[in-house]
Amino acid sequence: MSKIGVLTSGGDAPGMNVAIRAVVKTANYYQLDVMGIQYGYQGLIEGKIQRLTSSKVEDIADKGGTILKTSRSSEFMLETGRKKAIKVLKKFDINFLVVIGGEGSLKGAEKLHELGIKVIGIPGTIDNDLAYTDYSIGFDTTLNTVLECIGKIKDTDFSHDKTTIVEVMGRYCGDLALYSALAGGGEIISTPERKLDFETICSKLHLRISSGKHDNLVIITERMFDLQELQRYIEEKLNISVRTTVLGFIQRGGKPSAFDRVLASKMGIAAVELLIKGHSVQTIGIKENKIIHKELKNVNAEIIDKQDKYRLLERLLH
Ligand SMILES: Nc1ncnc2c1ncn2[C@@H]1O[C@H](COP(=O)(O)OP(=O)(O)O)[C@@H](O)[C@H]1O
Ligand SMILES: O=P(O)(O)OC[C@H]1O[C@](O)(COP(=O)(O)O)[C@@H](O)[C@@H]1O
Ligand SMILES: [Mg+2]
Repeated sequence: MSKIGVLTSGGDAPGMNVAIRAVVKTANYYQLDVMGIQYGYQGLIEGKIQRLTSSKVEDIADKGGTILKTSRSSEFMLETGRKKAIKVLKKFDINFLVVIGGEGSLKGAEKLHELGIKVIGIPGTIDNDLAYTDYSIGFDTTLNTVLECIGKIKDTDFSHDKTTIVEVMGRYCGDLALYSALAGGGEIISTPERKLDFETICSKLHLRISSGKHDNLVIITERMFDLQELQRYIEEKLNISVRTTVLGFIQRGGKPSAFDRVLASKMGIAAVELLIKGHSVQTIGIKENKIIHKELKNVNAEIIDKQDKYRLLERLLH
């Protein structure tokens, strides 16, 4: 077996470093060398590759971000870019590749397989937008960060009888908002899966205010509304003052949670062991608490209607 390459791609996610560590440690356990590819697919095209030794990954488990750095590469979207990437992989004698990233990154991995490289994907994205797996690495940490921020905002909402709109990330997936609300972090939520219009948000707020609840937190998934417009609409309609907080990049960094660390370790080990067994074009996941693998072609950032969870929310938010 030649060397194993590993890269992180797309948005950084807490726990990516733990996955890198697990890949290196497991490969070394089986007497295989690992090459670390920097800056995702763009770094691969540019040959930014160095040997990753065990000592380089020894103390990275509690660090957010990715020691390999990451990027979004438009050049890799083109076949010419991918052919350049293949040439580089051959030059460095890398026939096996572990890709840690979200939906786009995993789609990219599938394309490299078509060009003759054995690839295994590991889901690393805070968005949790991959339908084939219950969790992606980074989601749990980000959820905890969101809840911590929301808790602070709620203290002020309570003290001042205020209404706040909080925008969380997720691209086109409402999981960060949904799980935050399930964890008691918000009273009204609007997600791509369950979109509320301005009027409905106002009538829910009105109901709460009329029943004497003057502090209200509305969680909205990014990219759904013009938040300034929503804020103005609520202010005019209900004659209250509203604040809007966009959590932004605060959500992506930080120490990975214990859950993400254990998940990333399990996934990193599984990825290398699959490669060793001769598998390719697979991606690792977790379903009902079991590590699984699926063909990369099953990867889609589709909107799944998590009806069971929204049903629970109805019991909580009224
Ligand atoms: N359909 C695709 N084919 C080939 N490469 C892709 C494809 N989609 C995305 N990629 C590569 O993966 C990178 C990361 O994808 P992106 O969707 O931005 O983030 P993530 O993987 O975190 O969801 C892109 O910048 C691009 O280089
Ligand atoms: O950092 P950028 O390029 O502005 O992208 C923002 C997007 O990245 C994310 O933080 C993470 O998305 P990915 O994991 O798919 O890269 C999304 O929640 C957000 O929409
Ligand atoms: Mg993504």
